[in-house]
Amino acid sequence: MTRDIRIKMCGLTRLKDVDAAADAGAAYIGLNFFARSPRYLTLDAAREIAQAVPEGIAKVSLTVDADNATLDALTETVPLDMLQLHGSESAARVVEIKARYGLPVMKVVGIAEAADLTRLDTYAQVADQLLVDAKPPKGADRPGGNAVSFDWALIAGRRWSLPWMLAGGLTPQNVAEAVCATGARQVDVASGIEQAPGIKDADLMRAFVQAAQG
Ligand SMILES: O=C(O)c1ccccc1NCC(=O)[C@H](O)[C@H](O)COP(=O)(O)O
Repeated sequence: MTRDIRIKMCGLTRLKDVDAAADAGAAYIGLNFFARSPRYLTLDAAREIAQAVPEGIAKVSLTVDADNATLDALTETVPLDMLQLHGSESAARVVEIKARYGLPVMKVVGIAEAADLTRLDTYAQVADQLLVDAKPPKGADRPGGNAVSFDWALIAGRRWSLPWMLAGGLTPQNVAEAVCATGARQVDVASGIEQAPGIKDADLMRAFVQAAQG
C-alpha cells in the first residue's frame, strides 16, 4: 500500500527541473530568493520557471526576513501560490504579510532541541502551514538547505491544527523512516535531490518520491 505524502521540492533553478519535478509527482515547488544560496533566483528567472509550472503544483517563494519592498516586487513579478518565510519573522509579521499579499503563508521553524517546539505552537496561531526544519548548524551561512536533520523523535506524535511539512536532510534513503517516525504527511527537500548545490537530479527526484510514498 502506498502512503499519501505530498512533496515539496525546494530550490529549483532550471526549467528542466520543473518537468522533472512534475514527472516525479511533486505537489509544491520552491523558488529561492535568498541571495547567498546556490539556489538563488533573480525575479526574471523565477518568473520564467514559475510560468512553466503545470496547474495543480503549488509555487512557493522562499524568503528570509524580506521587507515589503522585496515582497512587493516578488509578488508583482512572479506568479505564486504561497509564501514561505524562512527567517526570524515574528508572528505579527506573519499576520501582516498574509493581509498585505492575500497569499497563504508557511512559516519555518528550526528545531534542534525540545525547547524549540514552543515556537511551533506560536506560529500555528497565525500561519497557514508550518515547515518543521532542522536548525542550521553553527557557522552555517544560510538558515536552511543545509542537508542536516534533527532528531525526529522530538516531534513523534505531535500534531498541529494546520498542515505542516517535515524538512531537513531528507534523502531517498531516509525519507521513509522520517515519515514513519514523525507521522508527517508532507515533506520538503532541497539538497537530497541534487547532484551538486543548486543542480537538481531527475533520478533522485523520482527516487525520493517513490521512497516517501512507499
Ligand atoms: O536552500 C537554501 O539554500 C536555503 C537558503 C536559505 C533559507 C532556506 C533555504 N532552503 C530551505 C528549504 O526549503 C529546504 O528545503 C529545507 O531547509 C531543507 O533543506 P535540505 O536539508 O537541504 O533538504
